[in-house]
Amino acid sequence: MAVGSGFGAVRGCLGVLNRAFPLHTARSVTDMEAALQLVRNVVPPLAAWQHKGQAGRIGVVGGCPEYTGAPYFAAISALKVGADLSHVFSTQDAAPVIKSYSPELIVHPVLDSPSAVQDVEKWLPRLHALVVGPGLGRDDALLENVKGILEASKARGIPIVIDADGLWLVAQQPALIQGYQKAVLTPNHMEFSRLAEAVLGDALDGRDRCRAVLSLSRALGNVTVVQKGEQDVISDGEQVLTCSQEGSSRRCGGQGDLLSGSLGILAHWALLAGPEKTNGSGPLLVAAFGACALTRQCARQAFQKHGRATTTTDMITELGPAFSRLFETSAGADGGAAPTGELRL
Ligand SMILES: NC(=O)C1=CN([C@@H]2O[C@H](COP(=O)(O)OP(=O)(O)OC[C@H]3O[C@@H](n4cnc5c(N)ncnc54)[C@H](O)[C@@H]3O)[C@@H](O)[C@H]2O)[C@@H](O)CC1
Ligand SMILES: Nc1ncnc2c1ncn2[C@@H]1O[C@H](COP(=O)(O)OP(=O)(O)OP(=O)(O)O)[C@@H](O)[C@H]1O
Ligand SMILES: [Mg+2]
Repeated sequence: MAVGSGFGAVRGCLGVLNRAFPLHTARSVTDMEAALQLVRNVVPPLAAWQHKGQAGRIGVVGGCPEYTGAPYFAAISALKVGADLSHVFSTQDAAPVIKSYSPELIVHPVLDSPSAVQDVEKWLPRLHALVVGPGLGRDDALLENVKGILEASKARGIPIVIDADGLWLVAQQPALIQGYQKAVLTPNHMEFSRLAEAVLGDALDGRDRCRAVLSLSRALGNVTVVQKGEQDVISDGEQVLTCSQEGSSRRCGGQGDLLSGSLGILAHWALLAGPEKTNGSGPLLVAAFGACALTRQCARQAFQKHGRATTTTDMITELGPAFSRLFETSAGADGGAAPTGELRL
């Protein structure tokens, strides 16, 4: 089936799987249920043989005096999706504030220290994925430290989700993640324009979003890009997915942080599961689709209860029920399911 009208025809993730992309070699995966099933395939079972940490240890790099909510939202979301441990690396001032929101987070007050890179680096062997940027701010000294953390994480092959002010840094220096295929960028409208301007010399405003996201991903050397919006558009430079799971019309701050934290743990699970579980689609593409669908489902459920008063905290309360609804089929919810070898350390 030709997509003569471009991806304008791709609505609601409903439709035909793997349609040929006419101008590029990319394919469009648009079947919602099929995409959700790929996510289910990578979710590890809950089983008695697992030890603490095995389901995932995530680090969030962010949190400064202005923004303490964003790193909290990201880190608690990773935990509530199923990570066992969630760390936050923030500035010294922000750390006690973030700790006060939750006893479940491990908060390191290191980001503005002269030894920030070494302080974070020593934790990297114990982390399965990093989420860089929520509530980071744009202070030059902090960003310089984050540059070093990114380099150290890349050298270890750690999956990195880059969001918010992490994307500000990448827009200044795209070479930081150029060609690093374990990176996922999660720009909102504004962040996408800045990145496209920096990388392609054109903000691509008003262009076909699927083509724009595909172009940015390719220009960055197949880094996965998630452009959030009325529909979320996701590409790894090979395929394009759109996610229009029903969400809500509330646009309160923090929803993107919920998405990036959820994506941190899903990215780890998807890479661990490998491409055989994702039917040939890129594991990070599938993880990103999962995080988008989950965020939107949380928004929908929270809005049904709270309407106009909905805030991100209400969405976080919905993470468990929304996850079950989308991803835990009767087979997946079976705690006694046989362990898969890949999940053992
Ligand atoms: N409670 C908190 O601590 C929160 C902190 N946040 C942090 O705040 C910092 C700045 O993040 P911003 O997202 O404001 O980034 P920017 O400073 O790049 O601002 C983005 C701007 O784009 C606008 N925008 C968004 N979608 C748009 C669209 N479709 N069309 C036109 N304009 C659009 C927004 O209103 C915002 O003013 C980051 O560190 C971020 O993580 C946010 O995550 C929100 C919650
Ligand atoms: N117009 C919209 N309709 C429905 N859902 C939307 C819309 N815009 C964004 N979303 C959803 O909201 C979530 C967050 O996207 P948003 O663009 O608000 O991120 P953000 O600006 O980075 O948020 P944050 O305030 O956390 O920084 C995503 O899951 C996205 O799908
Ligand atoms: Mg954001």
